[in-house]
Amino acid sequence: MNSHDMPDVQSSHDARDIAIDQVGIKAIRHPMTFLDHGKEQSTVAECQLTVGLPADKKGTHMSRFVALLNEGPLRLSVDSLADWTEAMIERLEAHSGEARFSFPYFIAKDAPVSGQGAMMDYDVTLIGRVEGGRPHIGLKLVIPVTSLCPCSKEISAYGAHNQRSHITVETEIGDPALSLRDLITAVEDQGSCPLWGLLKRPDEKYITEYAFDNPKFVEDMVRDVANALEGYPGLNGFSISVENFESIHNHSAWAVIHRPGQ
Ligand SMILES: Nc1nc2c(ncn2[C@@H]2O[C@H](COP(=O)(O)OP(=O)(O)OP(=O)(O)O)[C@@H](O)[C@H]2O)c(=O)[nH]1
Repeated sequence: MNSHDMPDVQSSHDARDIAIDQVGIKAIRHPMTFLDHGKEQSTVAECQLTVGLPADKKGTHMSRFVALLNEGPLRLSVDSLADWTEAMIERLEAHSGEARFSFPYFIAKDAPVSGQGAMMDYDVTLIGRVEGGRPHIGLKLVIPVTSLCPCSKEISAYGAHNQRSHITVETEIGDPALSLRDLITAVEDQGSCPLWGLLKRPDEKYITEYAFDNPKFVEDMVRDVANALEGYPGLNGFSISVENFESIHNHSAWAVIHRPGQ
């Protein structure tokens, strides 16, 4: 028996007159090649693929999302995401849709003193949205840094509590020529100290002293990132959140700044 001999429930009429903003699949992992300014990087994306569903339709055709992912090697860039999203909407016979790809993005970094190279991984989510014909490309970055507490340093005879922090930036990309690497560097420089994948003892000494000389609250970091991103070429508004995984509390410290786009 093939599909033609079976009832197509998804295509049947729905009488409730309720449109659905997003329906599709999520938490599906797929091998992906990410192209960043001509450099290819193999990674694994967790995908969330959805379309809008009109009020009169009972269901979307979910198999088609998986079919599209498996049509050929998944190769994406900031530049090509809008086309991929539009192809998805067409395949699903929809009018709007969103394609979200979350993946680890790796940057080779040389340790600050020894110069030894190693990979640093950053959580990146690229979001292609098409609504009313106009594509929007969203970006979410989670960048780990070190933070050292200015209060703890000021009140203590020696030492200061410090911890890993996550700086999360969400923005709409106004210029596909935006370099993820440059943006990540601009943000991670606003912590008490950036992180590296590999540290020899001279590097560890450098980071320990650099962070101690550069104490920052979450408030300091979120303000300094806002300053660094104000007018940053290729961004259309942004939201920043900073979370300190406090080493002296069983809770985090957290701060947020929103700057709406045009
Ligand atoms: N819309 C919808 N589909 C579901 C749901 N649960 C499972 N499905 C999927 O429905 C799919 C089958 O529907 P379609 O994708 O339309 O498959 P098809 O009709 O054989 O293929 P097309 O002719 O391309 O539509 C299967 O992949 C199921 O996994 C659900 O809650 N909603």
